[in-house]
Amino acid sequence: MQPRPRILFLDAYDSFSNNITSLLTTLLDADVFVLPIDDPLLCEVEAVKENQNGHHHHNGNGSHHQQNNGSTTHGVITNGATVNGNGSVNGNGLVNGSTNGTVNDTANGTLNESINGSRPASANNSLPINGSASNGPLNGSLSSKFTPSLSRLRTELSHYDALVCGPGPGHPDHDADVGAMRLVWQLADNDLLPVLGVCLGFQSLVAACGGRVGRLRRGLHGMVREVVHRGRKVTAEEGEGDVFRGVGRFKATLYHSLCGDVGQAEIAQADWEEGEAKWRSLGKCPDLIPLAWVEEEHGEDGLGETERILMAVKHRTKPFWGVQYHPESVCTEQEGNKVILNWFREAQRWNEKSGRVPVRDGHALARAARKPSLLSQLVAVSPGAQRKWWETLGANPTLRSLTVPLPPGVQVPDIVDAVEGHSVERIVLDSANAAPAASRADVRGRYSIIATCLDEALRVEHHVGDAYATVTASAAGLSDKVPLVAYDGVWGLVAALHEARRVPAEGEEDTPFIGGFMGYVTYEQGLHDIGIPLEQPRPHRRPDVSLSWVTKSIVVDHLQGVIHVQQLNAEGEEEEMTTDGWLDKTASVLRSLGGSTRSLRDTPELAPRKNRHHPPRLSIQPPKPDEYETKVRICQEYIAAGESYELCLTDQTTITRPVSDLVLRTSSASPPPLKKRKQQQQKQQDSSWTLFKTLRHRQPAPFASYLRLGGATLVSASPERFLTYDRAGLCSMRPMKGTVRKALPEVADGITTAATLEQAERILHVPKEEAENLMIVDLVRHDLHGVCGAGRVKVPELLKVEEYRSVFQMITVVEGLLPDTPADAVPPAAAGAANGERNGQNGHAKPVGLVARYTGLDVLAASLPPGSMTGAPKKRSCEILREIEGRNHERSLYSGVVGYMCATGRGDWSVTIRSLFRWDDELVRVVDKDEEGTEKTHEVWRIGAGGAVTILSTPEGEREEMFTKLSGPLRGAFGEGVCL
Ligand SMILES: C=C(O[C@@H]1C=C(C(=O)O)C=C[C@H]1O)C(=O)O
Ligand SMILES: NC(=O)CC[C@H](N)C(=O)O
Repeated sequence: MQPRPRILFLDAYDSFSNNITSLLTTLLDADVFVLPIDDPLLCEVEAVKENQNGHHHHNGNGSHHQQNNGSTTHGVITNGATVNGNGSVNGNGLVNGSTNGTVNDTANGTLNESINGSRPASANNSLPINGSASNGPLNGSLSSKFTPSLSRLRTELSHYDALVCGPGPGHPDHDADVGAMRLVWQLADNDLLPVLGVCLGFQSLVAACGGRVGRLRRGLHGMVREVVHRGRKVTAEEGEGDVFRGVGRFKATLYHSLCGDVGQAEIAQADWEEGEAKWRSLGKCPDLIPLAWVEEEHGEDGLGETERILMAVKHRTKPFWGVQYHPESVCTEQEGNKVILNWFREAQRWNEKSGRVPVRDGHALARAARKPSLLSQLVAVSPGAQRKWWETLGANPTLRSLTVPLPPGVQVPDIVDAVEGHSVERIVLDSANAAPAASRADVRGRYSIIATCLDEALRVEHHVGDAYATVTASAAGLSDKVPLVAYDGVWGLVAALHEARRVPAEGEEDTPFIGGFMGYVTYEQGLHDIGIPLEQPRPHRRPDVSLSWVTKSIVVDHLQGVIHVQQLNAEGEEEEMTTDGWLDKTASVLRSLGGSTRSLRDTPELAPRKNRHHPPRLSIQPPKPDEYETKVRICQEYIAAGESYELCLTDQTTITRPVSDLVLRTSSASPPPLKKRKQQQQKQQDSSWTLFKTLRHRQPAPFASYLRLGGATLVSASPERFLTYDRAGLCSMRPMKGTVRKALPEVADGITTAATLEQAERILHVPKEEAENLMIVDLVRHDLHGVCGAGRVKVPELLKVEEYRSVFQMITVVEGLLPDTPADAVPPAAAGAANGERNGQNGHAKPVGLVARYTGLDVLAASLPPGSMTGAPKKRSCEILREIEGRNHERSLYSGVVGYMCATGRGDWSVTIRSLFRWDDELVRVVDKDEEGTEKTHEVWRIGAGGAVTILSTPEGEREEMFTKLSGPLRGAFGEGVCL
């Protein structure tokens, strides 16, 4: 029997690589292995030394080598004089900037970063708008010290039947962008093997054969075009090696700014039209035979000139092929798969003819296309070590729950006030738009989840830059720093803690959450996870991951009109539970809520005006419109240079006002005594909790949330689901891209708005918006493929327009099925007594042999930061955005995620957007002009907003979009009267 063919994929840090390996695996029935273009093990020994301990570390993200990114410098373009990180608070008369020494070390540098302070020394002072075609001002170099070794590459290649050189950001003339790819074309005849170059890989082949790689007139990212080829007309004789032979017409997705120039502009128009000339090699590149083109019309009505874009080539004598389009994109038509099949048939034929047999034994460097599971990593590192308190505390829990009716008119905040009135720390995940009147059924949330008794919960916190995580049980007075090496990072620790407390699924549940982790993850944790180092030292000690293992929770089912009160009891804790009585007490408090009209009285809009406090004076610093537009242009310049396909540019607005909440320490705060809390709570007319109640009422969103955890406070009206997964391992992501403001009567400023869903659909179903969305869809497919594996990702819903309170949004649903779905999805244990009380006796025997099991956490850990907030390709785009948004600027909670992972394995996470956040350690001293120069301490709220910039964006349009997104949470929380 023939062994399964093996293909090596050289990964150039694209965000679509896993889609390509999936396509190759399923289509060619081959085993596909992945090696980054700058893998340290491909380097000469000197370079490998830099890789600290020399061990070959895959962070599992498919394309990121954490050790080898020490000198990641990009984009020296910047206009230092006009682009600073943020509007500066100092610019405002009310805020004199005399910041309190201990608290002004903000993460974001807004308060104290000078305009030029954070620019790289090499920054030049002019915009690179007129950068030359290939060697513009962007010398994107991943690692300048990297030297791939031809002999090492040769040895590695000997193991495979064929090689695919992947797409990626940058330019084929930049060594660091193509890494080892560049050496492939120089292989001696004896070492040759069949190669397919895709996009950047294709351009690298063109460049190696004498072609020039210049810029397209306008980049074509996420654009779908007809690929012109000879297909069925090709005769057997002339078509030898023509991988388009027998292929019908098809359209393909393009992702490029650069294009191969083999001299096609010199072909006379008549010869071009006549047809034969475009299939012949040209004097400039005698070795390359063109196989396909895209003919791009420019100018109105197609009357302008046609741009001849080379789409595919084969080498005249060597087994090299290349395609410029992306065969793996969700929008490349199926017919295009035949090209890949043809290529592989040609490849195998070439191997046969030349007697080449891949070496089947020996050690290859590349890894499998799918990353190993978090849990499998654990077992490898800590076999049967001594158990620590945080490993056993609350392990193997048992669920008890009561269900009570949801009294009519009672809202989520009423429940929180009744049950958690005196708690300082809170997590409330609120389907604020659950009422039928608040939204259309397709976007309505069903459940709300409230964490209670957070001081009893086990908490995991991690600050990027630390080699440990802090595990705390504050009520029990326990706290430990857990070194993360043994867990392969914070996600391994979280997976281990979850695994020890896992409750076997009971089949169809009527609650999404019975207890488990709840909390947030910052954008910076995501940057770390994809191998982007943060500037060190960071100016704060705030946690980037803060998750609490919640054992006492309340789930509101808005559809069924019931409330589940649930408690997870640790092994042997049942006795104590009866004395604690939390379950019964809480249920009776909730029952007594019925009949009360408090929620109506508490609704800010209905509260009599005179009873309201005078709103505290706000000082608002929005981004400067012209600076934002400049940043959009810089983004577009990077895109035109081939460095990115789409960049989600964002900025932050700061709002300062007198301190309203009780201030907590940044991490692991133990709440103040109850008496003090009660006093505080009473004073808090304008507390963050009130801001949340106001915002949820004005901007009812399916993923609203309120978090007060450690020193972080988040008030969110997010409409965007990041990731959900069920107990059967079905993962679903819902990237949102394409935004149009709803026409409100008071808005008459000439901005594109839509009043109805139909109008919004017309506005959003245009090439620019669809491309924006499609690019993120392909990126999200890549993230899911990296965990779920080949052939396990689908797109059930593409480019759907949805209606929210103040905007319309275009969304796509991408689904993936986890490998090795839980082996313990066993029949339900005793499923509950009468009267709505369930008492799941899940037993204590943990199934064994599940070490390789994947969970939703694997997907979460592999997919941050959310692709809809970065652009594509993710890593390079994040690096560029850091240059533009400010190297020391942290997006922080904004662009991160908030959500939960239930003890049974189900989870749901939203993207933190349309929200405001505050850190307790960020305070400013302000001179109050009205009160004769008295100094006051103000808290600082931040609202992030932005949007995806593509080559088709306009600076004004992007600026408008950013302000539209900003005004939702700003006015929603602080009042309609707030002006920018
Ligand atoms: C960047 C934001 O939103 C993101 C960008 C969107 C877009 O470009 O259309 C839409 C939703 C979000 O993924 C924001 O709200 O600040
Ligand atoms: N998708 C790609 O490989 C892009 C290649 C190159 N960076 C370009 O923009 O043209």
